[in-house]
Amino acid sequence: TSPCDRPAPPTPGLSHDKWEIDPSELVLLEELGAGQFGVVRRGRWRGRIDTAVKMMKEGTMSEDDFIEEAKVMTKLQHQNLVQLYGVCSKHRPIYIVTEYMRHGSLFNYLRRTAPDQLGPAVLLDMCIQVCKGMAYLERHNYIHRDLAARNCLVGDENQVKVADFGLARYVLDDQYTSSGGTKFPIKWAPPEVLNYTRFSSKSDVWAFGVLMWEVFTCGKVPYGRMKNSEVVEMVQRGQVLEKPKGCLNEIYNVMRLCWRHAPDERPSFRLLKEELASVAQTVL
Ligand SMILES: CN(C)c1ccc2c(c1)CCN(c1cccc(-c3cc(Nc4ccc(C(=O)N5CCOCC5)cn4)c(=O)n(C)c3)c1CO)C2=O
Repeated sequence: TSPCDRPAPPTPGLSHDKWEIDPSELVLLEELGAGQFGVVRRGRWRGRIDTAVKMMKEGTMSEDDFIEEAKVMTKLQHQNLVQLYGVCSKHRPIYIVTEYMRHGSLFNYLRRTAPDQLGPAVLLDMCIQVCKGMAYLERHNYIHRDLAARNCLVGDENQVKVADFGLARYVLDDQYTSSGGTKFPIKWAPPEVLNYTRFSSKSDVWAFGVLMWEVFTCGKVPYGRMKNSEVVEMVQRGQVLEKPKGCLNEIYNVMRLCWRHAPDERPSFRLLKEELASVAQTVL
């Protein structure tokens, strides 16, 4: 037989999938909390790398589809995205192993940090960091689908990174995935998502506007105690969140751009990055 007929021998070192992590290289430590897919623990990888390990609760995720997608996600690398290191998919439950962020979710960090530590310059810088991570995803035609302060994480020196991008597609809980469900993030959704669940980078931009409002209110809940049905009504009528107390007009105006009714009238994250940088230079 000619050499072309024989299968090529595996390239040494690349033979096993590089997104597959060997669980024997992981030491599991304390619990960090629980998310859509179950418990998440801090872990140590290869003796020195701090990680967070999601342990997939059975029946919470469409696992095979996710494992396929993980190959793409490990390639998304940016200093404002929580890095996916890989998966342990040879056993059940499967593990999702990511970079570790010491201060937990941005939502909790805003609520628990003293206000004097969170001046307008710090708050604006946090928004700019999220915007940079989202501009990277936008460039790669990657939609988050659940951008909110609860899905961003904080590291040392007020470093902020976007987490769990794209995972919404693999949640099996209908209460979360259908816009009528009790767990659907109504308060971060634009009209076209409320009416047609039409997700795009422009629906991520709407959610980014709500995230900016969360940041400049230091972790208030958008629309307070309003019921989801009342928020849907209000958003469809074209009413938006009011200016947070003490928030500069120039900053509130950027939020308003994100809440334009028509998706194509909202700025891209690329443009928002320029907009926020110029606000930071002129008013802060
Ligand atoms: C479908 N979507 C949008 C999903 C799917 C899964 C999840 C989420 C959304 C978001 C929530 N979530 C989840 C659940 C549990 C943990 C993590 C989670 C928590 C981390 N870090 C920390 C660090 C400290 C603390 C802490 O306890 N404190 C208290 C004392 O002061 C310091 C902070 C908590 N988390 C972390 O680094 N990662 C990567 C993930 C995450 C984030 O990943 C998920 O697992």
